[in-house]
Amino acid sequence: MVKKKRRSMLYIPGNNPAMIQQAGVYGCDAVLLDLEDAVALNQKDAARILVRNMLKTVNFYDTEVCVRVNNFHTPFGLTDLEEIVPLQPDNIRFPKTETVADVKEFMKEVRRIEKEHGIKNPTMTIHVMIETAKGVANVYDIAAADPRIDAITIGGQDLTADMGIIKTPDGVGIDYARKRIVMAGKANDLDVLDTIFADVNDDEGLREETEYIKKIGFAGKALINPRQVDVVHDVFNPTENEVRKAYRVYSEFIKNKKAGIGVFAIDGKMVDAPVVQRAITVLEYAKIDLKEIEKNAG
Ligand SMILES: CC(C)(COP(=O)(O)OP(=O)(O)OC[C@H]1O[C@@H](n2cnc3c(N)ncnc32)[C@H](O)[C@@H]1OP(=O)(O)O)[C@@H](O)C(=O)NCCC(=O)NCCSC(=O)C[C@@](O)(CC(=O)O)C(=O)O
Ligand SMILES: [Mg+2]
Repeated sequence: MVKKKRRSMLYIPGNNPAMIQQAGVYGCDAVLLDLEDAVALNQKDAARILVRNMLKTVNFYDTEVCVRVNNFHTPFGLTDLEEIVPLQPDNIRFPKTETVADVKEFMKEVRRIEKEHGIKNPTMTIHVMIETAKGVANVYDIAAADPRIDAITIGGQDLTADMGIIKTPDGVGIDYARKRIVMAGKANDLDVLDTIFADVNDDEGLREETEYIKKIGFAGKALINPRQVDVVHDVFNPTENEVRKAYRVYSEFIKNKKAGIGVFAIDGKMVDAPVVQRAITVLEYAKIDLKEIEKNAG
């Protein structure tokens, strides 16, 4: 089985039936059906009902489906959970997480609702969003707060607002937070996902930002418009040359392992465990099944 990547997660406002209906055909890896900031206060109930009904009826094909609920410090958070948890979307995204206590309170309700609905082996995972200075300060503990958390993400719009700064195209104001969140996520084996890029007409800016966040360790990015999907995939997809090299490294690794050799050279360059691990990551993004390489390596 090839591990599924989340290069692109497209936000869709939860009160827009036409957009949700199309969710499975945009070509993104995941959709984020939003009950939070994309939805006006007087639309919250309508959005919740719509998303609940769409989860029951829409064919999302192989697109991962995540629902972003409202925070518990709003009048909507608990009702969102009561309606959405029983339907077990692939994941629930918990915004503006600031403390371990927030996660514990949230997960207590999730587990209570699952129990009440007789859901014995829940598959739904949790994405925590870090969007305030307090959340950034506590991120190492938050990332480790519950085993069902499988991704952590930064909300750059809210974070800059909380910090009282302008969000500039070079991202300098959120750079420390991005890197701290990456380390907290990696330390707990989580997917680390980046914030949105707000200018849907600036492909070059989107490309530059995506190249940067890929370099510092993010696994993918949230998007707000289907026109952003191709640029982000193009950045995250390895080049043909990278795939060829990774294939060769992994294949040689399997052959050497069988001969009891842990470190070897390809074209004069040392290959050891970290080099193999990086090759595996490239092959995962290229959706190449490692089992096939293992078989071919004899
Ligand atoms: C930005 C814009 C208004 C531009 O409108 P435009 O009209 O110029 O778009 P066009 O390109 O002309 O649309 C062409 C065709 O695509 C369709 N289409 C457009 N967008 C689509 C879409 N998202 N999903 C499906 N379909 C879509 C459209 O319906 C049309 O279809 P059709 O008529 O059939 O041709 C529009 O995209 C939009 O509303 N985006 C979603 C915004 C949103 O969700 N915000 C909340 C999440 S962020 C946040 O909360 C901050 C955060 O929390 C986040 C974090 O970082 O994680 C933090 O703190 O940072
Ligand atoms: Mg936000």
